[in-house]
Amino acid sequence: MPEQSGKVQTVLGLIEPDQLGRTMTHEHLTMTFECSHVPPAPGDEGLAAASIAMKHLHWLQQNPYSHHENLLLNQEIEAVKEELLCYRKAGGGSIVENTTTGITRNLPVLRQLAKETGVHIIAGAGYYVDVTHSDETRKMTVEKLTDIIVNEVLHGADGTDIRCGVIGEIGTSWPITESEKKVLRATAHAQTQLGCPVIIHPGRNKAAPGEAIRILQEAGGDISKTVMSHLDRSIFDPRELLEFAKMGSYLEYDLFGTEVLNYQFNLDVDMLSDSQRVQTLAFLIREGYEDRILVAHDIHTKHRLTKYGGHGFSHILKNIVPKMLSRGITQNQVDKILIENPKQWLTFK
Ligand SMILES: CC(=O)NCCS(=O)(=O)O
Repeated sequence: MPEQSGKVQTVLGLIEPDQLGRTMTHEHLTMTFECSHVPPAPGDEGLAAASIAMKHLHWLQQNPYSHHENLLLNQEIEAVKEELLCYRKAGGGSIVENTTTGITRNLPVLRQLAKETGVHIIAGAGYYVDVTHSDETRKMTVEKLTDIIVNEVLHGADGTDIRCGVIGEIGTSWPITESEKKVLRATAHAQTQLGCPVIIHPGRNKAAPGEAIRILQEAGGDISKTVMSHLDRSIFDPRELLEFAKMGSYLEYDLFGTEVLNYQFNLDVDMLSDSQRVQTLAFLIREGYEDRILVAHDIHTKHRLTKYGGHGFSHILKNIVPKMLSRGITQNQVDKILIENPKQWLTFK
C-alpha cells in the first residue's frame, strides 16, 4: 500500500484530509495558454496587440484568447501570491492546481506559493491536450506513459522531488485523438496502481465527457474517484446532464466568474452565467447528486485576476456562496461542495 493511502498529497508533502478546508478543485496559478490562441476578428488586431488597459477591459473579457499577453499567467507570480493571501482571508484552505505537461507546469513556483501563503496546493500529473503533445509523447506506449505518470505522483515531476497529488487535468479534444486515448488509458492504469484522484478536461462537444469516461472505464479506471471538468460549457440539456451524471464521476462546474456573450472556442455554445451555474447546482442537488458536485473558477488567463479587473480566486467564497444560500441551497450542502466532496475525492484510497 503506498504511503499516500488515506492522505492528501500536496506540493509540501502529505497532509491529513481534514486539513484541506474549503477547496477549489480546478485552478491554475502559473501556466501558459498559447496553444489555444484564437486569431482576433478582422479590425480587432490593434486591440489584440495593445497592452492590457482599463479602456480595453470589456473587449479583453469577451475575447480573452485573442490577446497573446493575456495567455501568459506565468508572468503573474506576485499577483497570484497576493490573491492567495486574500483567498485565505476569505476562508479558503486549498487549491488543486491543474497545470499538466504541455501548458508549462512549474512545480518549484507552486511550492514557493504554498510556503509563502499557507494555502495547501495539490499539483497535477500527466498531459494536456493533443496539440501540446511532443513527438516523443506521441510515440510512447501506454506502459511508458503509465510509468511517467506514476513516477510524477510517487517521486516527483519535471526533474524535481515535488510530487503530484492528482492525475490531471488530462486534456482531451473532440474527437478524442489516438495520442489522447493512450494518455487516458495510462491515467486509468496509474490510478489503479495508486488509488489516486483523477481529473479530466473534456473536448468541446456535449458527447465528449461521456466518451472520456467510457475510455477510462474500459481501461479499469475508478470513475467514482474521477472528476469531469468544465460541465458549464459542455452539457446543457437537463436530461443529458442526468444521463451523464449516472456514469458516476464528480460533476465539476469550474468556470465561475466567466460571463461571456460568445464562447470563443465554440460559437455554437451559450456559456452559462454564474446565476445559471447556481441554478444548475440546485437542480443537481434536487436530483440527488449533492455528494458529486465540485466548483472552481479555472483561472488560466491574466484578465481574471483582480489585478486586471477580474473576479479573482475568492469569487466563489465571497459572492457565489451567498447566492447559493439565497437560492435554497443549504449551508450543509455548501459545505459538502466546498469541503467534504473535495476531501473524499483528494484522499488516496
Ligand atoms: C486551462 C483550460 O483548459 N481551461 C479550460 C478552458 S475551456 O474553455 O473550458 O476549454
